[in-house]
Amino acid sequence: MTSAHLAPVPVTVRVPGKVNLELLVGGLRPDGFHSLSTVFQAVSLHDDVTVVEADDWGCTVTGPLAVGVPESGDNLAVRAARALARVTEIDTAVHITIRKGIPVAGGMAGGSADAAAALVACDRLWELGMAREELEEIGADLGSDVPFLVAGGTAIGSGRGERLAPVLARGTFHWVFALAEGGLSTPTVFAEIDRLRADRDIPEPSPTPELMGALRSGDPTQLALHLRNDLQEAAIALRPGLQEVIDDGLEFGALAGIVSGSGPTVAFLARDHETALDLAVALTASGAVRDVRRAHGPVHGAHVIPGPVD
Ligand SMILES: C[C@@](CO)(OP(=O)(O)O)[C@H](O)COP(=O)(O)OP(=O)(O)OC[C@H]1O[C@@H](n2ccc(N)nc2=O)[C@H](O)[C@@H]1O
Ligand SMILES: Nc1ncnc2c1ncn2[C@@H]1O[C@H](COP(=O)(O)OP(=O)(O)O)[C@@H](O)[C@H]1O
Repeated sequence: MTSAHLAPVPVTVRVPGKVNLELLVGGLRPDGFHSLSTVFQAVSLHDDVTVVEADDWGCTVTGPLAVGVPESGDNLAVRAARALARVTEIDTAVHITIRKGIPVAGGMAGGSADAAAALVACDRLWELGMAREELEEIGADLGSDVPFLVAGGTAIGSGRGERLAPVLARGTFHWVFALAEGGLSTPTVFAEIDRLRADRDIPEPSPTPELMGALRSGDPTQLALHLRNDLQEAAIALRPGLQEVIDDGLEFGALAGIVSGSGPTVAFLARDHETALDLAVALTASGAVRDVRRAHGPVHGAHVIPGPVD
């Protein structure tokens, strides 16, 4: 066992949420996961995760979106920090404070984001100097989305989503996210898609060239034509009101509307910053959604910042 050389001050890491621009779901594998081909984009809704040396492992979750997030050892950030300590034989504990800006159980990978942030923060706190790829490997054991939240940007995820390859994406895309009342459980949504397509042939998924072309062009009208989420049908079957939210957003000028990951957040792609503002105002005024957030992407993955910013 080694004793950590502790940095004297807390370390804060900012981590983004994600939207799946394409989420193609293949068959159920023997390990209980589905083979996936997805294109992730990191977006500027973020959590701030602060780690500080402590006598015991612990966690505090703050902010209006904190409801439903465990403050126990089940929190994915605590599990990630403990996993890193175990692998590197660090014999010390940390207290983790999470300020949630990513909707919980919303299909935007908030829990995975906090795990990614805890890995990057503890790497700095404990002065480990680990390579990003090493942190991604540890993160993959905690959740299929965790490696992407370490990496950020725009990337293809294959395997169960944890194997990453970079994607060339030009420009910045403007998003409006419609938050729902209550979350959806990821395993339930995958089980629902299996049920819905029990009689269908499921091809082995791979990224579509049209989407890659749209990302290279940087043109949101092109990207809008090629957004696709195989889980959307299941999310809508479980939450029929989501179709109405998508229809409302399209009526209010969105280029496209898609369920984010396993839902129930709906992601709208806007033409530009101004149209995104108008869309956010119209969706808020309609009263059809719990809350609305604007964001842009791609943005960086988990990275150290000077301190929590209010
Ligand atoms: C659907 C996606 C799309 O990016 O994200 P979310 O919408 O949840 O954020 C991911 O595939 C979710 O990734 P993540 O949230 O990390 O899930 P994991 O902890 O790895 O898995 C939770 C459960 O989801 C199901 N699962 C997940 C990934 C996968 N490729 N096949 C699956 O069937 C399994 O039932 C698994 O037990
Ligand atoms: N740090 C965390 N932030 C959010 N949820 C967490 C966290 N740790 C554990 N969880 C649990 O994970 C579940 C899924 O949360 P989240 O990752 O936000 O959703 P999704 O898989 O839809 O992206 C939550 O309902 C919560 O019980």
